Amino acid sequence: MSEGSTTRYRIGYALAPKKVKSFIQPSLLNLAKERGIDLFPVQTTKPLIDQLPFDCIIHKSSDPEWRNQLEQLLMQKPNIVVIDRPEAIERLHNRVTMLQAVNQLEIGNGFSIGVPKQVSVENPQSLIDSVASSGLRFPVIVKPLVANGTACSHKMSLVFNEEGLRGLNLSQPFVLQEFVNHGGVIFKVYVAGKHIQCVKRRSLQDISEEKLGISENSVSFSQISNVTAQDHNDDGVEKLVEAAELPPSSFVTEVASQLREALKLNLFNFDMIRDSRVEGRHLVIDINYFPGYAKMPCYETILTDFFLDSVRKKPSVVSKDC
Ligand SMILES: Nc1ncnc2c1ncn2[C@@H]1O[C@H](COP(=O)(O)OP(=O)(O)OP(=O)(O)O)[C@@H](O)[C@H]1O
Ligand SMILES: O=P(O)(O)O[C@H]1[C@H](OP(=O)(O)O)[C@@H](OP(=O)(O)O)[C@@H](O)[C@@H](O)[C@@H]1OP(=O)(O)O
Ligand SMILES: [Mg+2]
Ligand SMILES: [Mg+2]
Repeated sequence: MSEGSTTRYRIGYALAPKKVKSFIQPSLLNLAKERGIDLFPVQTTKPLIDQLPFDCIIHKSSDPEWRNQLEQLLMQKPNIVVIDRPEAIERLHNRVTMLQAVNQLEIGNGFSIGVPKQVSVENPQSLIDSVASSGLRFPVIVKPLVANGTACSHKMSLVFNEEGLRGLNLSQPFVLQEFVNHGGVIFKVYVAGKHIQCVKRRSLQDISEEKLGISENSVSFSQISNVTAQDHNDDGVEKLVEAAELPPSSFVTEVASQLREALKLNLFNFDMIRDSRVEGRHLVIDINYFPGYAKMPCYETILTDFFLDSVRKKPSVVSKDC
């Protein structure tokens, strides 16, 4: 907020209680307030139009009624900044469509970006044939096709061989994604508009050819890279994460900026791994809408800067002090 300006902005948030608890912390409310932004909870059960005025609305709600409300509002009040458009968010709710934009990115200077080889399987009965016909190589990770925020959507299996596939009890469509050795650390890149921050997180460990031959058939796991979902007693992995080198920030920024443009989204993070097979090659394995920003160092400043960017970019709003 420029010195002496008395303009105040109203931002409404429509978030699940768990998200309000983790994201709308007093430290964020206070810093935003100091800089001219007042954050208000939106009642998703009451007509949105009756809760105006808002300069901007941020949301992460899978309630179908909420989506209708939002679409109504967008038609009646095109000036209100909605972060982000439901149709753009929808793309991230499917583990095939979420990654499609990655292959369109144009990255140079000795770096390249892609996605692991993967195939979606609608009918579990055709599982073995799908692997054979797609040329996928073991190990593979079996991920629910739908990534809609439920606990189920994070339940995965690392499968070492065909026996492991046969042993799975699959009842929903899923994606078989090739496991790629990447040094046991993932790079989680948080994006809030033009603000980007890359952090390191624990990951599945590399799998040698020898291990492939003697391991169990499959291993189940869930949210292995999410610090809030993991304990910290495995020092070995922590040391590996600490020792890992972040990719150059110019590369990370370029990928994040192009991805933001391609996805037409402002609030997301993506998981990127270094492809141990090819120097300079990185793979995007997951993209998440409105992730756990509060785990980011200085999240209050980053998000407040983003909020100000967003409301100031609105079609001209006459400042009260002019
Ligand atoms: N293709 C892959 N190759 C190697 N490791 C992978 C691959 N896909 C996933 N992983 C590992 O499994 C973890 C979970 O995968 P993914 O991020 O797709 O799941 P998620 O449930 O969407 O996670 P999040 O909590 O980030 O939303 C990754 O953080 C990484 O450690
Ligand atoms: O809240 P958390 O800190 O666990 O944030 C996680 C977030 O949970 P929440 O949005 O329901 O809170 C997850 O959302 P859904 O996919 O389940 O919708 C997903 O975005 C994870 O990637 C986030 O973890 P992070 O990527 O930041 O490590
Ligand atoms: Mg992930
Ligand atoms: Mg995810």
